[in-house]
Amino acid sequence: MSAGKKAKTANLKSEAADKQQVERLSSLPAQPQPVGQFPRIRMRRNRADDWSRRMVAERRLGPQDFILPVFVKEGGAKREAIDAMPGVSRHTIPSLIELAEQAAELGIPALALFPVVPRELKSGQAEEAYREDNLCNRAVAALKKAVPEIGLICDVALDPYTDHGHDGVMEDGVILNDETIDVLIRQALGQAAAGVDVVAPSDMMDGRIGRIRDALDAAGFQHVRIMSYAAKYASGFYGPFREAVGSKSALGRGDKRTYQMDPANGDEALRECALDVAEGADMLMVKPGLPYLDIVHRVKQEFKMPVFAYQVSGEYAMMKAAAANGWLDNDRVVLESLMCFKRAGADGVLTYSAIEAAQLLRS
Ligand SMILES: NCc1[nH]cc(CCC(=O)O)c1CC(=O)O
Ligand SMILES: [Mg+2]
Repeated sequence: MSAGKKAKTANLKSEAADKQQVERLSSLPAQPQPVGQFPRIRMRRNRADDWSRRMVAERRLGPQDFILPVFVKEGGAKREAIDAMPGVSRHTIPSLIELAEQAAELGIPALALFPVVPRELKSGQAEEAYREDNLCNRAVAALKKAVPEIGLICDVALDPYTDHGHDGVMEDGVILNDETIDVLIRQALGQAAAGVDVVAPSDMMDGRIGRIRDALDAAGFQHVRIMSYAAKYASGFYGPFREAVGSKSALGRGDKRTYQMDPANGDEALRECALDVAEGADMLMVKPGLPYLDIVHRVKQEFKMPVFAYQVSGEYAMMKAAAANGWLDNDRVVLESLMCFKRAGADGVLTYSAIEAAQLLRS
């Protein structure tokens, strides 16, 4: 027998032996499985060690997931604390630049800017919203110059500028839709001229995305992106923000339920988003955040485009108040809540915890 033939025979023999062994094993009676005990599949195996938890984690949180909302005021005292938002301040432009440098250094991609407008500049028609040299536009220009590597997002809405605190112009108690959009366009053009990267209409007027897009394009601002507050709910969770920008006392009677959404509605959020997508929004936002994660999830599933969520002032205040009482572990709930946004499908979160979260993730 040649060497080649021998080897072939040996192979055949061992294959037969393997087959026999398999048959023997599979004819053994199945091991008795005590019902409800000693499960063969143990989900805890993958959780047993830090390395293996990291290995199977479905997502990772990083500073690139955060957008930091900031408040800017006129000069005077360097910065002012906000009672209901411990750790958050109203900044002057110079102190805001320091904060922007810190955020950029931590890897946070963008700031969302909110001006605190002096009462005497507020009016029925919100003219201050589009004054070329207003606080918001000056802050944008200064930030762009000092920290060009961080993205800047500006709210487009009239509430900081109206004497009644509503997001639009009002007549006989009614917020006028189309007349408001005329003012929003001028506001957005002013922000674009100052150098803003993203305009974020947060007013909830119908049709404003398309009209703002057209106006930006006609004026040569094709590169300015639109992040639409597409599904924005009439929420009690905005309370501390209204204190921070001083639109709360101005709002006095009335609420925003004739333009912001009813918390009972989910399907309606998809219609709102579909309209804004059709009108040219580059990014969508859902607001508030944690109580509306179902909406975040549905919007991401439906539109497959960048979706952001806003963990609003009241959500921040709840966590900080409980932590201050020793009832919650601040660092854990901050990171856990932000991870939950990602799990729901958000591409990023506007959060007042952006700096602390980025620092926690670094350490
Ligand atoms: N259009 C204004 C605006 N833009 C962002 C917030 C709230 C943000 C927060 O609560 O953190 C609000 C308040 C409101 O609609 O009354
Ligand atoms: Mg809409």
